[in-house]
Amino acid sequence: MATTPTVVLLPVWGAGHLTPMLEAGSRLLACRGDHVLSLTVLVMPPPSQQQAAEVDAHLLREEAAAAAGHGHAIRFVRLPAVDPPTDHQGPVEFVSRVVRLHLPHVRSALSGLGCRVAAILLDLFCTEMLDVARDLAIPSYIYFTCNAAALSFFLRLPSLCAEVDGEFAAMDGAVDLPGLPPVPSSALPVIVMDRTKPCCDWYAYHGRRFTDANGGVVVNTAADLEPRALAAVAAGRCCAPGVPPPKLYPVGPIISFDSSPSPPPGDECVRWLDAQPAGSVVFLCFGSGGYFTAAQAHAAARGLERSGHRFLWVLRGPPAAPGDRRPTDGDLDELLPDGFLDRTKHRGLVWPTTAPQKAVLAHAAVGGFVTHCGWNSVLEALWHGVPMAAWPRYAEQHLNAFALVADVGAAVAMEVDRDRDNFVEAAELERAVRALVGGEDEEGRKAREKAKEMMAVCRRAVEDGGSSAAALKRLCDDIVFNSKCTVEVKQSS
Ligand SMILES: O=c1ccn([C@@H]2O[C@H](COP(=O)(O)OP(=O)(O)O[C@H]3O[C@H](CO)[C@@H](O)[C@H](O)[C@H]3O)[C@@H](O)[C@H]2O)c(=O)[nH]1
Repeated sequence: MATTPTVVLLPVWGAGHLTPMLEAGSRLLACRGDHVLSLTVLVMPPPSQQQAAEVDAHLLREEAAAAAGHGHAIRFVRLPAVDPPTDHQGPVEFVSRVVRLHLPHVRSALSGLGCRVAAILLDLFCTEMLDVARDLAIPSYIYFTCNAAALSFFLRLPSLCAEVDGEFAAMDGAVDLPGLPPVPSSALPVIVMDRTKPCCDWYAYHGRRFTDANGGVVVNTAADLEPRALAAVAAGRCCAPGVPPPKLYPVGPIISFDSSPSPPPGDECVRWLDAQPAGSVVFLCFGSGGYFTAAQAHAAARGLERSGHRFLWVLRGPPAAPGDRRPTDGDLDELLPDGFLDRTKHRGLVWPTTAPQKAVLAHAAVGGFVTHCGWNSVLEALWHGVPMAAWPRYAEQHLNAFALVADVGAAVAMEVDRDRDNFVEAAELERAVRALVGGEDEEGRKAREKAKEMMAVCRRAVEDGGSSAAALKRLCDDIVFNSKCTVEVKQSS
């Protein structure tokens, strides 16, 4: 058996989960520098062809970098394909059930690695794997790709479900989420709003199980970015009575920057920005699952046009098939009002496919970001000090939007109609865009100030001596220490 113990990562395949987890793994190894640990990534084949192609491209880049001697030794172990469930009622149920199908594959992969497993880091939707880790005596950690506010919610949800009869939307008053100002039910994640669907139960299940990770929970946030939510979680105020809080490692922002010398796909967006004045452009982009119907795209186009401001708009179309969540490349003729592109061509660019978001947010021409509030997007914006307008669409994003506005303060709120698939009217987008880059609006001014302040907070956290750098080092030391105490993983028959 090889002597170098390995840290195993088990990410799910979505871009918002896979990329930050791989980056966290690389940074974990880099912070020791003495090659005392190696990295193994167990890859669950993504259920759709499009996602499989994206994941493959990503892994190939990582493998090429490892082969070229950049970074540390990473081994990718591809797990066998499974037949994904077709009778699911939502994404969280779907992902969780696919993960369940992989339980035997993960067990045999861990047993067959041929080296000691120092720790396993599990995506937040992989909590069922905690049983496998326990059986094999492997120290386990949850890698939480969302923020501390969402962690507070996940941990609180099991008791909330017991306290509230019926739908959360029908509740009188706000929800007490420790570490946050009182949360209106309209800011709870869309996923839990229909309690007759299994997604709410799955969320509660994962939240309940986080405390079973005997190593703790690694969170992609920074101590000074969400101090109140982190303190509430650490103090055990979110868990059910008698349940000890998880040990926390706030190691963020973990952002993976493309270090490839060749320009990223979609580089034309960045070149278009080169020709725009500093701080003048509003960037609109909605994550890996955000798409527009024609009605919504028409309203947004009217809002952008009336704002009079410059914009770079990533406009994706609805998924190709019912039940599919992946946006398609936007058919601009179908989605946009007649003549819109022509009328705005001197000040706007509509981009119909994935854009190089990190490079865009880093560009001096960008003065504001209309975002779905996916946590990676938020961290990328804060890293560059870009103020946001919060337009949540799916997953836990409504809670992120609330926390960003009411707690962090780096975003202006937007009126989003949850009953109409998070529709935003033209006038509302126009107002938000003017607030972000217009200069006059008080809410916009505060968001700009806070975004700059949080940029400094985020950068300081990951520098040598910063709180996140220290948490990462602590995590690494704890893994090394624990690995010396664990028994060798037995080869299963
Ligand atoms: O045109 C695009 C669109 C996205 N991205 C990148 O894709 C990632 C998107 O991540 P995120 O902003 O977190 O959004 P989602 O893909 O929607 O992420 C999922 O995972 C996140 C972390 O768990 C959650 O916060 C989200 O709500 C959930 O939907 C970011 O790195 C973006 O830079 C691009 O580069 N170009």
